[in-house]
Amino acid sequence: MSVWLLPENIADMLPREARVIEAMRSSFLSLVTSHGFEIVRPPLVEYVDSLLTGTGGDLDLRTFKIVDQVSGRTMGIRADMTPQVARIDAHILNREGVSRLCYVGSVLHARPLHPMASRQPYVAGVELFGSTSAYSDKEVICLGLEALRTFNIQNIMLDLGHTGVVKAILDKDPASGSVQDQILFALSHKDRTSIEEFRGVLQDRTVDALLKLAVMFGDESVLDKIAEEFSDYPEILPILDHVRWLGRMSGADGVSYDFADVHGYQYLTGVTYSVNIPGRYQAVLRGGRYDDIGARFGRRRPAVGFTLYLREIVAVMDTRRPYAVLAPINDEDPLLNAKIKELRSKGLIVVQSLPEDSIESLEEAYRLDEELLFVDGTWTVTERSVGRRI
Ligand SMILES: N[C@@H](Cc1c[nH]c[nH+]1)C(=O)O
Repeated sequence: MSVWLLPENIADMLPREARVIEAMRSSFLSLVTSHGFEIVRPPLVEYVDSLLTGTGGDLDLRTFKIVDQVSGRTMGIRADMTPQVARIDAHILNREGVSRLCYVGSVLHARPLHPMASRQPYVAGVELFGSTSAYSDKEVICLGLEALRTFNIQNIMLDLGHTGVVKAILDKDPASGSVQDQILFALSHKDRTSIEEFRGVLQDRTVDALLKLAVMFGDESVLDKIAEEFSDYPEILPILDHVRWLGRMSGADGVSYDFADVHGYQYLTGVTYSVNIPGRYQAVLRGGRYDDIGARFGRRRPAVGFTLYLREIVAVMDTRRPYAVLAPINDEDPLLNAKIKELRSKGLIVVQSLPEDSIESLEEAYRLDEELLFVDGTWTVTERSVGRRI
């Protein structure tokens, strides 16, 4: 095996991807900081005790574990930044009231989210702590969609759900506690056969409700059908009203509701949402409300946030080579150097060609349609005659 081969689902970020990711990182940060979100940079590794406390078994399985040679304790490489940011809010900043935090960085997955997905996603997200208001859900969802629009993603279809619907059904059945994870798994895969197998363990009414819920998804009209079909679970009604309102306020081009598939990690406790785009297997945006994550640390803070998977988004973006102007090198020519400086300050890429440069290699990186020529006593950007030697 070649020594330079990389592990499965791990890949270099080559110039085109890295360039676009960097542009996305900075436009994301300028958008969310303009909404009052402060940047934090949690560490790559932490003791698993703090990294995974309050999260579900799914995140545990996805986390790479290593032994810390200094303390002998087990550390985890972050698979998700949300719990880290929640730790910062609850125990480091320790603020009263609302705090708005944002982040960008790499996470590492022991198992990919999808067979085709990278095991080193590059993520960007926001987390809003300290508010249970419906407006905080709305603020975060709208901001997530606005971020996608700044990346030129058109026709955004939002998937909305809420963990409270399944919870209302399961809470009424004392036997559900021990099989909850299996039920959630079967539900999210719309696996009616596996749900049916719980008959006998769970009450018939619970199994019937779950079977019904598994096939009830779609546009806003499904909310009325659920309200009708689940009339013996009245606690569902305010949840349906809340997600209906969120769907309408979100500004998405289309909204689909599904309460069987909670779109994200198991720590979510309220509204859940995700955005998928055609041609990608994994959601490009995932998020929701997770009010309980800090409870086991002794500080429960209401929380809501979203995470964008930037490498998934780059895959559908226009990554064409940028324009660049070709220029000669001449240290003795102040006019030339002043002109180059001026062009660069306007945001243009100016490449000064070295003797070893080859036009073919340069053109792999840039669209070199123009060059800087000395015409009538001034350095002028001129159309480059194709094939001209440097
Ligand atoms: N970090 C979660 C999404 C999320 C952010 N905040 C709440 N949930 C994920 O990657 O799926």
